[in-house]
Amino acid sequence: MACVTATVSIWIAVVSLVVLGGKLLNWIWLRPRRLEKFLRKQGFAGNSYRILYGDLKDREAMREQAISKPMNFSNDIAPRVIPSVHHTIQKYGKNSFMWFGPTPRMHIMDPEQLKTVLTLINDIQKPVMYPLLKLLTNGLINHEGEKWVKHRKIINPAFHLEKLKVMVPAFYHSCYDMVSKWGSMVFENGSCELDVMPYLQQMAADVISRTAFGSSYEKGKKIFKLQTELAGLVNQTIMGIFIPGWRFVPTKSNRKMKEISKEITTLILGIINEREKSMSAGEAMHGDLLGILMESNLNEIGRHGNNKDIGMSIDDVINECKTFYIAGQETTATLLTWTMILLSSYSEWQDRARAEVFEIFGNKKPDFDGLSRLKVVTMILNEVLRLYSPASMLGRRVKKETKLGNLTIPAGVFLGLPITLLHRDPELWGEDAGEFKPERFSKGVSKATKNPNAFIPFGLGPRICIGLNFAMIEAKMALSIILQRFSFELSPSYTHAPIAGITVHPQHGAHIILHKL
Ligand code: HEM
Repeated sequence: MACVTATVSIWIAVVSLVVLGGKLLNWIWLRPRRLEKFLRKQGFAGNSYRILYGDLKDREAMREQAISKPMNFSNDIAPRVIPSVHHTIQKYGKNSFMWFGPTPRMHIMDPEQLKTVLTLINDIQKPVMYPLLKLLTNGLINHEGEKWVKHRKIINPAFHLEKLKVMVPAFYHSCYDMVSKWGSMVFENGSCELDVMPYLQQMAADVISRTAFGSSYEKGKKIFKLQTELAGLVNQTIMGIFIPGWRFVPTKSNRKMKEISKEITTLILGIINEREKSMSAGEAMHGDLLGILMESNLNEIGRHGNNKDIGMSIDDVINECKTFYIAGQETTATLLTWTMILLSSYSEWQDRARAEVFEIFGNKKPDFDGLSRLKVVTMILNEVLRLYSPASMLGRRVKKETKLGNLTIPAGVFLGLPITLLHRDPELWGEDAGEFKPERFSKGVSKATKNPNAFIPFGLGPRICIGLNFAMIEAKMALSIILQRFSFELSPSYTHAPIAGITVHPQHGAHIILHKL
């Protein structure tokens, strides 16, 4: 009997090994080869599949090489920011693919196909997020399906223009604090030199703390500090060798990450509890993002006969608050950083922008209506977003076989939308695509390019950036206040070295000389 049991066990083990082996073979060899054949048949070209790694080693080597030295001051940043994508498209053309390990990523450069990709949000979804990143953000930005629909519906009202209008004094406050600091750093000769990037980052964080948490702004600041510390640890871990399940091992770093994450959650929960108390005591609603979101959530629950399952849970609300920092801080800060760098180099545009700001506001506080009338400033911001889009690529994964015009995209492949290349494609923007020419936006986006879907700094379709208006108001406010007080030029110590991290930012900072007006 014992002998029969042992034989059966051995057979089970052998069959399991064969099944597992078959799956592994399929994953690292048969499936990639099948997909490669399929893509080539559709007219896409790329390197042949190399087992397990694909193009990953080349990609890393190209990145290291590209960022090893600065570049001349030029807007031709793609070879430095997305070197392997740039190289692949140069070598194989727009219809090309790269290997992310055993999965191919197709490049989508055609604006109409791109629109379809960003519109079919159920069949083509966001890439699966590295689990540790969920400690930093597990909100609207990475939700899918019904959960995304529900959250987007509840959060949308917080970003309506009439709500943002009420937040304008908060924007002003944070921007004013920053320029006051700059003012106090100016020497007797009326000038000073500084790296403006950390100041703009701090200001953008401050804006989120004020607009998200209102009167609990100080707690908001603490939350941001903790988020930054956590992001550093998460980044360090992700850059190391990937070992599945490592995040559950109680190492010093893993324990620290959990500790910080818990502290952030406790702080946000504290603010939410205070709000719930004041809301049930019938106190006036707060005009900040958290207050509006909680009100919208209650309305949604109310509309469904007080069914709490319909709205967002407390955990959801906490995660969405974290998302505001992750999605809205660095993006806006880098937009402003590049704007200052470019206006330093193109002083005629700096003069035109300042003239407009003085014409509309004089020396007064910028207000919402005035900000909406800034035409030259808007053209400049659009041109900066075109040439130095904070997001260099958008990524997607195909969940279900999908038709893109006459192309068939098989399930399981990744899609890459290289914004940095799309925004400077001469076929879409004209021969001067690489030049800084804000006047191309003088008649709006639709007249600046042959196809408006070619301008996607905030994405496109249903998942377009929810903070678009928020970011533009903030950037206009900050720029107006800076232009009212200072003129600026690039410092000789500035080195042009755009690099893609979370956003496309200057690798060695933004050293600028400020002159008090
Ligand atoms: C210049 C500033 C900004 C830029 C360039 C930017 C860019 C983007 C882009 C490209 C996407 C789409 C990503 C994709 O489709 O894969 C996105 C989504 C998002 N952004 Fe922004 N963003 C900015 C500011 C903000 C701000 C200020 C906030 C909030 C306070 C914010 C919150 C979000 C959220 C929550 C999403 C996800 C929307 C969804 O999936 O429904 N962003 N952003």
